[in-house]
Amino acid sequence: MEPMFSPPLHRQRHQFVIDFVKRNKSKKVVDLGCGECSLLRKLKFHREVELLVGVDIDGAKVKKRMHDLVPISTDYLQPTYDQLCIELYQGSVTQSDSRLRGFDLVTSIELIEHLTLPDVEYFSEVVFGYMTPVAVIVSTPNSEFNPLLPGLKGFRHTDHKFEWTRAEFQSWALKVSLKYGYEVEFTGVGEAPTGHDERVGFCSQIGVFHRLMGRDGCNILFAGDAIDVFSYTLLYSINYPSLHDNNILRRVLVTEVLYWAENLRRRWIEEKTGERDDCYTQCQAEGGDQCPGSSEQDMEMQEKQTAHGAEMNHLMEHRGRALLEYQAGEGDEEFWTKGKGKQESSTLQRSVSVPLAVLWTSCPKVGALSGSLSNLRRLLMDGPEVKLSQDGSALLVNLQEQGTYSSVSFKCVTFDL
Ligand SMILES: C[S@@+](CC[C@H](N)C(=O)[O-])C[C@H]1O[C@@H](n2cnc3c(N)ncnc32)[C@H](O)[C@@H]1O
Ligand SMILES: [Mg+2]
Repeated sequence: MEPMFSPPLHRQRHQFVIDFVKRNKSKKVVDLGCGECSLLRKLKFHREVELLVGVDIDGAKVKKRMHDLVPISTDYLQPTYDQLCIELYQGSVTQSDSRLRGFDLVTSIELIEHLTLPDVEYFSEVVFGYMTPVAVIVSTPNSEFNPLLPGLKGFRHTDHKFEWTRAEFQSWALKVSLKYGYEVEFTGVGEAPTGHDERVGFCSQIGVFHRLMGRDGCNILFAGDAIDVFSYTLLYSINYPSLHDNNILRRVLVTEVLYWAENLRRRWIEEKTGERDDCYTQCQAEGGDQCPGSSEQDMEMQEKQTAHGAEMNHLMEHRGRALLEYQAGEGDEEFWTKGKGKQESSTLQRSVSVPLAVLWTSCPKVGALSGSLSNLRRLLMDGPEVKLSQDGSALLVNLQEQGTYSSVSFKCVTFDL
């Protein structure tokens, strides 16, 4: 038999919620009667959502698929500034729990018909009277559509306690709205197939409730109500990696900086062995046009200096000085730093000194992640992964293969990252 709805009805119901979340930019969403978390799995991909909570009376059902909600490897490898926390609870919608207050959206998809009528009253009190979200979406079967469902006798599911006509659903919804300060619009998903009586309405009827006080009413409602009630059992909680977390920001920044550092080290070695790499400029001349401050890259850098303010100017001047000092020095070693390790007495620990200002202006990702040069310095100083010069203005990139290139002579190198 051909499926009656395409896409299937459960998908249409979930899509209805997703469209609402996108339109209203709901940040905190709780799905009541979340079952095996299929709606939550879809909602987690919507960047507007920051807190996603699922509640179901059947803990085993929730646990069955809850691990599908864990972050995937790209969430760790390429974290963004988006934030997402997911929490799953075992509990009944007839009981209140203070962790579920202050939400933008509460969804109850095909849940209420599984409650007895007295429990529907508790549900109304908990959701509209206690949780007081900005919006509520309730879906439930429309019994007027049932004659169109082939072979159906009685209710659509053996666990259903009732199935309402549109008038019954609307009567409950209007009563609740009036009592708790909401307005409601009625719609649905699953239209009658062509050739059938369309007057029966949608297969799943939906009420969309909006709190009359809007978003700002929330805090007023909470004032003076300080008693915390924890009646649900937390089954699962996960914080997705986000660049708002300083540790994660540092990790990504350091990875990026190390990547560039390795590039530089490689290029330096290529340069020394005579393999020209056009990605950076080697200046052979002593003074003259080719020296720092006059190449195209340096002119571009100077333009950037203006844009990045006084601190940048200071560091760029510093960089200029470092390069000029090198020019005036006796050889390549001037541009390298002496190590403090075991080898100090016999050899030089050779490093390339890369001014952080160069990294910051030339690597867009490093610039974007750190925000400012002083932030970049602070973040890099916070951990042992990278080595900075004594004054913290430059990254020291170790040239492991010491002494190999001593016969190559050049005066200064400007890195173009
Ligand atoms: C028909 S399923 C709907 C699942 C899901 N909302 C969906 O759209 O696919 C109804 C769910 O409500 C849950 N449920 C029934 N009574 C409940 C109660 N008092 N509190 C919380 N969840 C309840 C059931 O365990 C079941 O997972
Ligand atoms: Mg049902």
